[in-house]
Parts: sequence; structure tokens; C-alpha cells
Amino acid sequence: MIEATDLTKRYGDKLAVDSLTFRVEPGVVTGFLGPNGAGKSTTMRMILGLDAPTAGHVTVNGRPYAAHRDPLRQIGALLEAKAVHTGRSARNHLLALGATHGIGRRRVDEVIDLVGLREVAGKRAGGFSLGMGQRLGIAAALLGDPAVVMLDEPVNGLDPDGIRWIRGLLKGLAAEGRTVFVSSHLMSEMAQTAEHLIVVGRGRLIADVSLAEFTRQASRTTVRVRSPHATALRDLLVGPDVTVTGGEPGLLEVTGLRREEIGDRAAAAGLTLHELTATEASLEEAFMTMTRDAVEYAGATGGDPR
Ligand SMILES: Nc1ncnc2c1ncn2[C@@H]1O[C@H](COP(=O)(O)OP(=O)(O)OP(=O)(O)O)[C@@H](O)[C@H]1O
Repeated sequence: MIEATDLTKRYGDKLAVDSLTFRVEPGVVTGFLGPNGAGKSTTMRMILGLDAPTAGHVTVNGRPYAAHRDPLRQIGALLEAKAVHTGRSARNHLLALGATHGIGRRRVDEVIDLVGLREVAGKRAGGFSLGMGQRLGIAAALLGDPAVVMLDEPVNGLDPDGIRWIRGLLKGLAAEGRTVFVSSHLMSEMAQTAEHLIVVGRGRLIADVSLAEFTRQASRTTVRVRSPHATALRDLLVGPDVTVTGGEPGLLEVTGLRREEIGDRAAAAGLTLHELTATEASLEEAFMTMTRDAVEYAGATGGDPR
């Protein structure tokens, strides 16, 4: 389990992580979702004790990372999506890592098989492709059979086979009762992998919700209604669970009522309709709406100030 309390990181006047409080539970894959620059990597670095929080604290299995005597057995992490640049073979690389924890050849060969690198285990890891390097990084993370597995953007740059493999692996690790925490800036990816979501934007917690609940909220249908009697129609439709917004004169966007109900009510009141269209937001759209105000560089394409 990972528990963050008011976790905060400031770089100069930049608040990279802003008072994050969350808990990552065992037994499910938890997606750590947010646009670029939202503070995901910084949070993960603090979880591993690689960066010190400006305020707040974070524990792994009840203690700060640095207070564990056997960190490889507590949490296995893959932070940077790049191949290991080493002249050692993949197997020797893992043996060297394992040696710090008394982990020997048997476990090394086990994780090599687990990540599908058996045939290249004797080859120089520096010559590995991105996908193979990623598998090796994951093998290293799993070496200590850790209760918590944490991966930063593990599917970045991988081909469809590699992506499918990682999804299956993460679900399998969670099914074994481990805590699995994985970051991504893609909602579509998390929808395939995660059961729970922690969504951040500009360092702040935006949502801490199950994927099912997120999907339920996101898939609320919006109905576009065009009418020359928009004002009267709005009064007719608004209610406790009904939201009516209007972007332009004569146009209403209604959530909380089905298209048929809106048509029937308008007909009963003798109000003419010119359009009645149901639109369903995709998960990606829901995520973008949720984080819109939090996207750091949106629109900052700027230009030369000359
Ligand atoms: N060492 C640092 N010094 C100064 N600013 C930093 C440092 N590390 C991160 N930041 C800033 O903190 C903010 C959060 O960065 P972080 O890398 O944690 O975000 P992220 O969600 O992981 O994004 P990405 O997906 O782009 O990696 C960004 O504005 C980044 O520029």
C-alpha cells in the first residue's frame, strides 16, 4: 500500500505537487492519470525517496521508503522508459542488482522468464530495443518479489504486442494481491488497464475514483436542443438532476434527461424544436474536460515575441 498525505513539492516558485493526499490499495491496478507536467513523475520520485517533499509525507507499506531495510522487496519501480545502457548482459545486470539483497540466480532466471527475455538474457543489455529494455526494467522491478509495483508511463514507445503484454502483466500482479500503481497521460490506456484512477492536474488531486464510476459519470449523455423558445424550454427542463447550459442563442445542452423526455415535454407545452441530438462523450473527452483547466501548456504555442 502507498499512502500520501499532503504531499507537496516545490521547485523554486513552481508548485510541482500540491498537497496530494491519496492511498493506493493492494489487489487492483491503480492508474495515476494526468496531462504532461501534472506532477506524476515527481510524486513517484518522492514515493521512492529520490526527491524530498517540501511538505507532507508518503509511506510504502507503512514506512517511508528510506526506512525499509529491504526496499527491493517492498516496492519495485520502473521510472524512466528507456533501455538500460549497460555493457553487461541482461542476466548479469539482474544478478548485480539482486546481489545487494541476497537474491540469486534462481530468482533472476524466474523474472527473466516472466518478462520473456530468456533468449536474449546473455546479450549485452545496452544493445536492447526499447521494448526489450522495458522488459528488463520490469524484470529488475520484480526481482525482489515486491508487494508494491510502480511503473511510470510503461507503455510509452511500445508496439501493440508490448502494450498488450504490459496490460496483462499488471492485471496479473494485481490479481496476486499486489499494489500496482501505474502512471499515464492517456485515459484510453488506463481504461484498458486500471480499476481505480487517481487523476491529477497541475500537481493537484482532481479525482480519486473507480474506473466504473468515472465511466458512469463520463458517459452521461448530453442532448443538444435547438429551439426558438430556448428560454421557456430551459425553465421547463431544469430540475434537481438536470443541467441545462447554453452556448449560443437558441441552443441548449441538456444532461440528465433522455431525448424522448425532452421532445415530449416540449410538445406538451407547444414549443417548437429545430434540433434534438443525443451525444455521448468518450472517456478521453471526459478526462480532457476534467483536466482542461489543469493543462499546463495548453495553447502556449506562443510565438516569437518579435
Ligand atoms: N527538477 C526539477 N526542477 C524544476 N522543475 C521541475 C523538476 N522536475 C519537475 N519539474 C516541474 O514540475 C512539474 C511536474 O513535472 P512532472 O515531471 O512530475 O510531471 P508529469 O506529470 O510526470 O509529466 P510528464 O508526463 O510530462 O512527465 C512540471 O512543471 C515540471 O516542469
